[in-house]
Amino acid sequence: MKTTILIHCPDQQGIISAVTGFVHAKGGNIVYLDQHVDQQANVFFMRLESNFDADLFSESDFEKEFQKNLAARYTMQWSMHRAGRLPKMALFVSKYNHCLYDLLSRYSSGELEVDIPFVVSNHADLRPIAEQFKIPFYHIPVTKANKGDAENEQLKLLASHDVDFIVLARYMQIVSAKIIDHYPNKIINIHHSFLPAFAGAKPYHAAFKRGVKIIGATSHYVTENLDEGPIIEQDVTTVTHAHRIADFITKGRDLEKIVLARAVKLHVQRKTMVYDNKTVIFY
Ligand SMILES: Nc1nc2c(c(=O)[nH]1)N[C@@H](CN(C=O)c1ccc(C(=O)N[C@@H](CCC(=O)O)C(=O)O)cc1)CN2
Repeated sequence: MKTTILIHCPDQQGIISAVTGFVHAKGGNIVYLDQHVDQQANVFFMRLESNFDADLFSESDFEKEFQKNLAARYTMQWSMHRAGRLPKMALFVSKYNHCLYDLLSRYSSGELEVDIPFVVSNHADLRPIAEQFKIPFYHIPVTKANKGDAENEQLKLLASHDVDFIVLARYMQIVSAKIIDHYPNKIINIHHSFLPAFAGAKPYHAAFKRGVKIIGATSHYVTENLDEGPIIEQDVTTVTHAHRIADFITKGRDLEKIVLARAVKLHVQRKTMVYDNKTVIFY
C-alpha cells in the first residue's frame, strides 16, 4: 500500500535521518524521496513515497506516533496520503469551453486519475459538453445580488459530494472567502496571462494594447486576492506585431489547456506544497 508524506518545518540537522528511520521502523519501504531547503527562510521541505504491507500497516497508529515522535519534536506541518481512493475534483466553468473539454478528455482517457462528481457553472452554455461525458451539470447563476446564496448552493453541492478539490476552468466569477476557507490551497485557477503581468478579466486585450512579444498562462491556487495566489505552473509563447487580439486568444487557449492540466496533475500526485504564498513543486 503506497503512501505519500509531505513535510515542512524549520530546517535543522537530522530531519531526513529521523523521518526515514521512523518509516523504516514502521515497516515502510521508501521508494521516492526529495527535499528542498529554503535557505533564506530556513525552512525544510520533504516529499516521501513509501510502500507498507497493507495487512500490517495501521494508518492511525502511524499518524499518532509520527505526530508524537517527529512532528512535535521538529515543529512539522505534515500530511500523509494513501494511494487508492481517487480524489474528487469539482469543475467550475462559465462560457469558455476549451479547458473543460481538455480536462474531461484527459479524465475519460484515464490520464487524469480523479473522480469528477459534477460540473457547476454560472451559465447553461456548457451543459451539453458535461452531458457528452456523462458528468452531472449544475447551472447556478451568479449576480452581484445573489452571490451569497449562489455560493451557499455551491457549498452544499461540494459538501454533499465530499469534494476534495476544485478547478476553476475559466470560471469568470470571483470566488469569495466563504468557499476559499473551506478549500484552502485546494482551488486551482487558470489565468490567461503570464502573471504577475495583466491580472484581471481581460489580459489578452491588455497585452495586445501594451505590444508584448510574449504571452502566457498561469495556474495558481486561489486566494481572496484576485490572481495573486501561489503559482503552480506557467508557460509562454511568442507573439509578433502581426498577431491580432484574436490570434493572442487562439495561441493562449492552447497554453491555458496545457498549463492547467499540468497543474492539476501535480496537485493530484501530491507534488505541490504551499509556503509563504509560493509553492515548492516536487516534479
Ligand atoms: N478569489 C478568487 N476568485 C477567482 C480568481 C482568483 O484568483 N481569486 N480567479 C478568477 C479567474 N479570473 C482570472 O483568472 C478572473 C475571473 C473574473 C474576473 C472578474 O473581474 N469578474 C467579474 C465578473 C465578470 C463576469 O461576470 O463575466 C466579477 O466577478 O465582478 C477577473 C478574473 C476566478 N475567480
